Amino acid sequence: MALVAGVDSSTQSCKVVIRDADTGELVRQGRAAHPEGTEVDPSHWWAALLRAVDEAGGLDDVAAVSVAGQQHGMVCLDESGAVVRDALLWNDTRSAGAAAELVAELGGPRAWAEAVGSVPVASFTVTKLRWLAEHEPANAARTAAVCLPHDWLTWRLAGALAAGPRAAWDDAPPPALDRLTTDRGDASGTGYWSPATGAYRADLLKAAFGAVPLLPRVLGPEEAAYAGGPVMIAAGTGDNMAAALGVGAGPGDVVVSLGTSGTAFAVAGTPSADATGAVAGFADATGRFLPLVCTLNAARVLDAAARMAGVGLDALGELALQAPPGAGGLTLVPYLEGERTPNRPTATGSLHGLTLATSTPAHLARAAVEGMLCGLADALDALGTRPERVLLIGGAARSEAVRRIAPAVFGVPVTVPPPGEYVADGAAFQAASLLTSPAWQAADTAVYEAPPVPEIRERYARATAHVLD
Ligand SMILES: Nc1ncnc2c1ncn2[C@@H]1O[C@H](COP(=O)(O)OP(=O)(O)O)[C@@H](O)[C@H]1O
Ligand SMILES: O=C(CO)[C@@H](O)[C@H](O)COP(=O)(O)O
Repeated sequence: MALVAGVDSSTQSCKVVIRDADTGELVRQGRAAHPEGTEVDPSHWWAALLRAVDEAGGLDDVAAVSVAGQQHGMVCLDESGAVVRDALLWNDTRSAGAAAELVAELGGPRAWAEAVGSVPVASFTVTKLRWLAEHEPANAARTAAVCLPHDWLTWRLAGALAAGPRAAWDDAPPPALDRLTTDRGDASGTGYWSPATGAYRADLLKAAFGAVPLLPRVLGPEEAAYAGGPVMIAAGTGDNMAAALGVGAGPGDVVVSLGTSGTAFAVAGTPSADATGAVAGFADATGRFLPLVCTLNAARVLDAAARMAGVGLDALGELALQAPPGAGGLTLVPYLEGERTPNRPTATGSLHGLTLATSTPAHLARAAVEGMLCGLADALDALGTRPERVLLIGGAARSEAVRRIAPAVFGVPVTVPPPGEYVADGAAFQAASLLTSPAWQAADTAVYEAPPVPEIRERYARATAHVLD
């Protein structure tokens, strides 16, 4: 029995699953937390990956591994391979002004959508590089290579595996800079790689950053990043692309993921170019495309509401189900970290419709769940497809209240696979594909239905016009 490992290095934590390459059976798993914040020293990701791998029983008996990671994060390396500054993450909005500058300089949103499939907002790596050039010129000048979180971890892992046993991994030197690799999926979130042509747009990077640092080689879906040792390393990919693999998303499916970010995405056969900027025209991890809408505010909205109500997440869910659909008119606009879709980087959250009757923990809990889901309902609309199935995954999909309220807000039934680590599973599937033609059985799903309550979204749409920046 060959084993494979999948890693999900996402915003809040690192998760590792070890599965049977042929059957997909889960054999072992581990996880470790990441630090808070929107800028993070990548060494914390490496330390968390090692802790999660150790908790999962190590990689000694594993034949292939793949790393999926949070998209877009800017990891700058100097000539020696050292990290130049803390990585700026996808949810760091300081480059919103740089994004607006870049859009104007190229001639508007349509020019960007046509060039790279997406209109850059603060999340995109290219805007972070412009911010660096403007605000930290010494760090920009030291930057010899730029890569993404999954690229950096893949490269560190290659160095560790080359160093030998686990005891030698912690500080194992990484390979040379020119051994950095990425994949189509993650490259498509940089803003300087085109999913339509499959090539870097060095001209756009030069215009944004003033120079063209070394960029990772973009691997094809079934290419290995590192082979030759006892453990092969697959290309890896962005976390949403891995989730699509992990749930076995196919044509007709839309996946809604409720992690730190809220995302809605579909597998497509052709590249997309949405000049409104709502839909990012990403590539996927299979050679196809992954149009995706992303909000900055999902699972953490529930964390915040639980804090405000002074209860845990389970109790928050129970409270939410005690209040009536629509929360008696109480409406939460959950722009707690600013917002990306719509592009409101400096917005804050707001609570509307308070009355004596709705001033209860139960109404607050319901309004938090409904507000989070309204952002995703807008995302589903923006995708513009009529899905045959809406699959609900991510940390907040563990909440029974979320699963039961989602169909009322979305206006369609929602299909929920069992709670699991679908990003790590997708990475493990990619690793297995280096060894065999895996045909893992899809997990059993539960379908949640509820009568649509259109007033929830109508009130939410009115409320979003009245938030403070
Ligand atoms: N039972 C639950 N109810 C609601 N939210 C939950 C539950 N379990 C986990 N979460 C939330 O899920 C989030 C983490 O989800 P995850 O998909 O792992 O995030 P990420 O991939 O962005 O790191 C946390 O904010 C956590 O509070
Ligand atoms: O920026 C995006 C997608 O464009 C985010 O979806 C990140 O990829 C982070 O994902 P999570 O940590 O929320 O899974």
